[in-house]
Amino acid sequence: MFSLSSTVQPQVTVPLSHLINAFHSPKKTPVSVSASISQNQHRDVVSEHEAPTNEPVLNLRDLGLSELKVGQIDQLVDSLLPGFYKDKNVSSHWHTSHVSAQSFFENKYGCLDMFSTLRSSCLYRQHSRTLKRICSDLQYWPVFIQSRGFKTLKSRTRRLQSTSERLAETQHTAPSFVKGFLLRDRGSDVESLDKLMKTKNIPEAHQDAFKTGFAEGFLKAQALTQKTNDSLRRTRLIVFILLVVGIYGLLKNPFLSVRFRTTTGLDSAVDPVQMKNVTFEHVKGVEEAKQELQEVVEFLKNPQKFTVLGGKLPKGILLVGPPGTGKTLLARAVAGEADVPFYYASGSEFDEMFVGVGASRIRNLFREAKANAPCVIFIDELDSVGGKRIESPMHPYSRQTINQLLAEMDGFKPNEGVIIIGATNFPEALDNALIRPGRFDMQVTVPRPDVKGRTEILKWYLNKIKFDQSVDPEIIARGTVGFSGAELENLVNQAALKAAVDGKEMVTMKELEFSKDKILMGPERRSVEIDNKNKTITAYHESGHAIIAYYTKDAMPINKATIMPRGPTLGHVSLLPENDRWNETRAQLLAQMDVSMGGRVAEELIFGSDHITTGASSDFDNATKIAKRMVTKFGMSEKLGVMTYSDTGKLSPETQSAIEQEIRILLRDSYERAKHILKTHAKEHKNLAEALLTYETLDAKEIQIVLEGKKLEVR
Ligand SMILES: Nc1ncnc2c1ncn2[C@@H]1O[C@H](COP(=O)(O)OP(=O)(O)OP(=O)(O)O)[C@@H](O)[C@H]1O
Ligand SMILES: [Zn+2]
Repeated sequence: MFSLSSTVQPQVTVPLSHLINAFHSPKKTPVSVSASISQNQHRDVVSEHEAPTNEPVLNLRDLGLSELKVGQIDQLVDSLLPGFYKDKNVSSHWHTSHVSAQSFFENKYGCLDMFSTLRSSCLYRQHSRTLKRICSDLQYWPVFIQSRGFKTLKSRTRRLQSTSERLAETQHTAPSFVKGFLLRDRGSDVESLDKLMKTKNIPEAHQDAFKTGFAEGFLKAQALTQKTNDSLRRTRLIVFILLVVGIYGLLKNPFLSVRFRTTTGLDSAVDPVQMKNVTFEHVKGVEEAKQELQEVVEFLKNPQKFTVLGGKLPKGILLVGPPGTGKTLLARAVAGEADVPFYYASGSEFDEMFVGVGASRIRNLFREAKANAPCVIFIDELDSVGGKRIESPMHPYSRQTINQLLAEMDGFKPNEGVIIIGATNFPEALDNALIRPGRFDMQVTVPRPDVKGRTEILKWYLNKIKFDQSVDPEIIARGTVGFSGAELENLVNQAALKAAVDGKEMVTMKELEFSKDKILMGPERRSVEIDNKNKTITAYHESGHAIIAYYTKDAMPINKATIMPRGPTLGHVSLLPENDRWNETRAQLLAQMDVSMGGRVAEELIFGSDHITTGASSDFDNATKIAKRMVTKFGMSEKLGVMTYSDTGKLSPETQSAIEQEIRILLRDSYERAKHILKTHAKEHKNLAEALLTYETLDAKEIQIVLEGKKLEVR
């Protein structure tokens, strides 16, 4: 009645015809060849009682016979196979083998094998000769029908033999309405479609078109469903991958992981560290601090002893001092001495940009500590968590963190056995609420070590390396005023490295001096090529400083003179105070100024006033500073009297000029004194300069030998 190939795409011919046929009523006389034949083909999906109805089980559409006119095929088959249609039993048998053979061929070659269909059937077995003839007659018909792309659909529909299979299949692939369509009794489907056509009053002529439309819709829906399923699966996969990557990123990214861990409760407090190996023995040069902390150790060892007497020990101890002076070391030693757990936290760890993170970390830390009392909680850089509660865009949640800290400190009794030790370099920056009694109410100062302390620290760290017996830690200690424990440790370490680089077996004074100068003035610049003229100027300049220092009564003793460039300098003379100077006399200050002037005076005397250099600028800076402080701070000027002048910019012009004049006089006098000494000791000056040009560096003893006019031993 209608040509499928003319209404649908050639590739959809096969499945579409199947469907079309499926909608045809079995009772109806075939309206088209393809339709009538395929009715039987669909018996594999229809219920048993319908199976033996009538018509051949061959889909002529599949065989490329769709162009046959109605009735032609019937006539053909009838003439070739008389009584075939009446043979009910045959069809079901051959039909099954037809399906499997065909799907095998199909799977292998991707197209339908019409002849195998015929051959495999009992039709072929019974009437082989007749069939061969038909086949030769049919040669001009299209034999192979490309059916790739529909195998799945076909095989699925064909394989739906048992109800259970149907269920399994349809559950996976077909959308619900298709499932319904496939599972329902085919008879009722057909009936309902017919009914539908009747109720809609679809004229006979349009009924096939209606069915085709229906079938097309069905196929499109199925293709769409398949597509949707695929994309759904893809989306699920992508979502899963994104989820995995997201969680991984969350944990790895420090920025996000903080938030993630704290909000999920994974962010537990720091683990305690047993500090048995660190004791007060390891902390040198801070005797007073150690003494004060000794009672805390006693308390931690035996809290009951203190409670019996009703005494209250501070909950919090604040260690105040410059960086590297051993505050952390002391806190560890407290825990180590008492043999209790030590919880370390740095204030900056609580300084989070997320609301509540810092506070929750404080909570975690205290919860852990309380569960393990007696113990020590050490909060380094306390100022970064306990700074004054100001509204700062840099630390938006600092208020919460510090409030939490205060709450936690109030939250346990003084004798519970938890001691909080905080360390800071800026006690003045701390919030007042934090340093009131009941919180960090005990302050222990940890200052930079004095010469005795430095000697102890140097000895302690020297004992950890191999050093020569000639090493005198005190000399190094004297030359390292203002060094912290950490810097002294570094000095010894650098000396050991230098000795190793130079292939020495032991560390000598030379390496220690070397590393001291390196820390103080920067590394040597051995690669710098300095011409002889400049070297000579430097040698005389430095010798000038050394001569003044040597011949001035109140000047500091000389330690070393060198013309080896280091950092920004071309050479230098180092002086050593015998002791740390707590106070300086007027004579000492003037001597310092004179020594500073020595460099320029030497240049002027030796090379003439036209050849003085810029090398003396830092010397003048130094001398001017001393003179200014003498006049404005120390009350050491007769003219200006015992008065301090802090902000000289706000003073009257007269006073300002008076101060300036006094400074000028002090400097000029100093210059003259230096000139006098150098003129007097011109010979020694020359000898020393030449020795420096020869040896580059001279230590205190060598300088003395040269100045005494003796010959230096050849090194
Ligand atoms: N008095 C000291 N005795 C022995 N070693 C010290 C001393 N002071 C510092 N050190 C050494 O320096 C290292 C650093 O010192 P520490 O961390 O204790 O200083 P800090 O005062 O806590 O510094 P910061 O204020 O920068 O935290 C110590 O581990 C130790 O090796
Ligand atoms: Zn100088």
